[in-house]
Amino acid sequence: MSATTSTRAGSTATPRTSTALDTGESLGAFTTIRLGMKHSPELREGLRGTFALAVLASGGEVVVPIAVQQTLDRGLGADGGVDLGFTVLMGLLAAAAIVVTGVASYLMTARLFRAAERGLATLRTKAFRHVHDLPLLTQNTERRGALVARVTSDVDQVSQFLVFGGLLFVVSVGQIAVATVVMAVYSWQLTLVVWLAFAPLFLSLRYFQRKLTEAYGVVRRQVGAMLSAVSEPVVGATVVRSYAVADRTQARIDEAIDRHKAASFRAQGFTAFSFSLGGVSAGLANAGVVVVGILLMPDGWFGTDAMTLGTVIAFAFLVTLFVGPVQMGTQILTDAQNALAGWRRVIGILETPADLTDPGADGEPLPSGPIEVTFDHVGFAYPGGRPVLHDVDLTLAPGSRVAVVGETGSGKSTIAKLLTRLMDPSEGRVLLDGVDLRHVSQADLRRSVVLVPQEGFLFDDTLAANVRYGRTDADEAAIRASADALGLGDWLAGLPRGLDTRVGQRGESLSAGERQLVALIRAHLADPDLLVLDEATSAVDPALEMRIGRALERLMRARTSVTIAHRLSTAEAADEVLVVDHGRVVQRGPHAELAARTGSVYAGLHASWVAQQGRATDRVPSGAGEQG
Ligand SMILES: Nc1ncnc2c1ncn2[C@@H]1O[C@H](COP(=O)(O)OP(=O)(O)OP(=O)(O)O)[C@@H](O)[C@H]1O
Repeated sequence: MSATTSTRAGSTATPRTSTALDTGESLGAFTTIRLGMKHSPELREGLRGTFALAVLASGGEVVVPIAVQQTLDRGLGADGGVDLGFTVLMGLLAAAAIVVTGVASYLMTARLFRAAERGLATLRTKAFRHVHDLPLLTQNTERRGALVARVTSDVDQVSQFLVFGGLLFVVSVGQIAVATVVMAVYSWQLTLVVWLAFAPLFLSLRYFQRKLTEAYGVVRRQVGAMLSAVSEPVVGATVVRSYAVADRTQARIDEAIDRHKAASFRAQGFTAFSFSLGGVSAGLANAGVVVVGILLMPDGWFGTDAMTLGTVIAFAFLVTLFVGPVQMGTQILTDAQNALAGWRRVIGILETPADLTDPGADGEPLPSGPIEVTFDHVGFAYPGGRPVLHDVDLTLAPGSRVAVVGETGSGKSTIAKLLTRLMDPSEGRVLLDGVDLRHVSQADLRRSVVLVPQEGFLFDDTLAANVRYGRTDADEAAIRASADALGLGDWLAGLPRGLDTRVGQRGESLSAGERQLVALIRAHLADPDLLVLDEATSAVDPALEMRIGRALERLMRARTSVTIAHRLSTAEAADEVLVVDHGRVVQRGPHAELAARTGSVYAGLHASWVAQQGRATDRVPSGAGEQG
């Protein structure tokens, strides 16, 4: 989340309490395909034309064996000697059929490829966007690597299937039907032999499909887990090195890779078995056709006049026309399970509702200027957890500078998240100028309320680009004006490349203090009416500290500001201090007044700070361990 974005929430949503991302695993195959088509309408475009080409391609294939049979029986073996004209005609017909089949197959594949890639690009884009609209808590609970896997590797699986699978499966079924009909016209007995040879495969398909669905569901999950295991130590490389835990980290990665390998082996085992069964069936069918065909010829055991050499040879060709699509179909069904498992997971993202409703254009407008903030009997519990805020009921005057203090885990950040509508309260309401936050459009809220977190996230780009997250249309002059207004113009000018300075990944080319300065310019550029600040705790050198202090001072001018304070100097400078203890606001008032109340929570915090002052900087102790 960027340092100065206020909130993001989805546009359509129903309230929910779960934080888990929909895995989509409960979706049946047809529901998955229906939802997939809904989310990628491009997949349906031109489907009829593609299907017509597929019919043409498979129809053309049947022509060749028929031409061979006709040539053998009525051309080369004609009653009055070789009928050259007929033989040539059949040859030309077969050649034309081969050309038509080739062209139609090429066009069909090209169209399928384009439609699939277009459809999946849309799916990827939608999934990426929706990730941003997901509830904050859901984003936090889902491992980042797994989330990335869903929009990359899972979509790739779908892509491969759609290009080579989807329609080809329908075509294969069509080819099987056509081959069966043509075979039956030649000889119902041999057709029966072929179907009997494939009966075990057909009968076991459902069983294999069930097993494959399960197995590939596990494979896709393990791909996500593996990416998480790899990406986490890359992001946390500094910690891994400084604590020399590379071996332990590697062990975790190895374990994830092993689990993925085991899951893939299991899935591949089923695939290999069904594929070999297909091979055995094909062998049986071919042998059966030749043996039974010969037995059915006029001088065979079950001699019939209808069975000619041409028919047996044509039948052998027709069997390959039957076997080909059956093996293709079996292969596609196998791949389909892998692809469907991936598709389900991507759809799972899209079907996870964003939990914060955005009233959009119907939202109540917020007047501009310093905002009055009201917590109306607010209570909050994280999903599945105990309540962490209880009956917070207070009003903060417009334009006031408020510091929120309290021990670690007391609920300060939760208050900030509710104030910026990163989450909605479980009980009560949060109001800005009397308007319930739930009734304010996201666009309006983003304009009026800005959160500056402790560690403002910087993107690997120039300083100017990072600052523009505050206001996307800001030109350089506006950025410089903001820096000047905060007294940071000379700092900016002192940077070797000024606004074009590249900040590195996560802003690592800047010092912690400099990153804070960037976050402040960003916030100033956004020009909010309510500023919510989570004060940084990291120590910076005294000169920079003073700079930050002065910039903050200017940033807060003429706005309502709520600061989660970790320094006593911040509390001292505030108009009002809110003391949070175990999820309740137990004291409020100016610093001097609160500090004078002996025995109070605030007096305790103050005393421990004073005790520490000799040893450290002016920090409010935010944890029990820090208290004297
Ligand atoms: N995402 C979360 N899921 C579940 N519980 C949470 C979550 N975030 C915070 N909590 C719990 O809510 C309580 C209040 O946390 P909060 O972050 O508001 O405290 P805080 O006063 O800001 O602490 P700190 O000074 O350490 O930042 C804590 O008990 C914490 O464990």
